[in-house]
Amino acid sequence: NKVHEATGSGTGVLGDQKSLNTYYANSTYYLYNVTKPMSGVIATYDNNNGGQYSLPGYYVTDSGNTFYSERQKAAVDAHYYAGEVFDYYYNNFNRESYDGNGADIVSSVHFGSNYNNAAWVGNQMIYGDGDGSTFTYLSGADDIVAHELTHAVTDTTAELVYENQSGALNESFSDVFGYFVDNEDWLMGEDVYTPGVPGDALRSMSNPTQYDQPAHMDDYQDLPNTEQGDWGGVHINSGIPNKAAYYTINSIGQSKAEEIYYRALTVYLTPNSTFSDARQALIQSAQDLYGSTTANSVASAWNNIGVY
Ligand SMILES: Cc1cccc(C(=O)O)c1OC(=O)C1CC1
Ligand SMILES: [Zn+2]
Repeated sequence: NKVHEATGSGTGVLGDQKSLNTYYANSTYYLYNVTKPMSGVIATYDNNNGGQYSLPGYYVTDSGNTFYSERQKAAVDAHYYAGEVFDYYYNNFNRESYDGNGADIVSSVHFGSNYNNAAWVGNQMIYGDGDGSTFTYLSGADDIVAHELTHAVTDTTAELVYENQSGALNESFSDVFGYFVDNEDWLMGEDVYTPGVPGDALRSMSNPTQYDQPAHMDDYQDLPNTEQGDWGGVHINSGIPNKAAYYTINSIGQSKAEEIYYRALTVYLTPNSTFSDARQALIQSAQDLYGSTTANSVASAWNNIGVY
């Protein structure tokens, strides 16, 4: 309700200043806000390096509504970018939160110790601090936050099984919506990856091979469906559909591409969809929304990466 809504300010992971939606109660301010009057909240917690706390941890608060400390940086960005991704799905697709039904968006930062990962753990997001050389605080990248929240969208729509081709599609759709939200570049995670090395990234959608991902079906890697095998290479073979997305966005533009990708994810894809099923789902979505010229552009993008 209105009496509690406040606007705080914070310093993000990269030292940037930003305004924050905060909540005033018990004479302090929380990284917490109501997304829509009738529905969910965005709430950000500190998991205290997996110390004595289980998830989500404790609320991030500041009596002055100023979140400037080193420890608060990861929470500032997790909270701010969660709001940015909420707005992206709401404004572009009228989807209220990741489930379309105003689900609470919960994030926990400072998860684990020197944890070089971020993840959607089925009901919330977790962000490690990184070890300081491979990663800095992982919530500092808007494409990572969008990537993680899109896993939640996928889990409440196509439910693409996280292994082999369906798992690589799951990964690719998270990267693609990470691009749509961030769209500064074709790189993933560049803002927080190797803070000591400028210009590199976890993955490149325009040039997957730069980071040892295949960019064509001929180079699909048959890996074991084990943790060691990255569940059949879901973060490796995603380079193939990612390259198709790069061609598609360049040929039809972002505004058509995001509608087509959203329609494919929410209307046509199913848990065991293959790369060829994704090709068909995207062509059909293009045909439904924009007609055969656009559908043909999508078909050529997938021809270029050897998926028919
Ligand atoms: C850093 C990281 C490690 C393990 C899994 C994921 C995962 O969420 O799949 C992960 O996050 C990303 O890939 C984001 C996009 C850069
Ligand atoms: Zn992922």
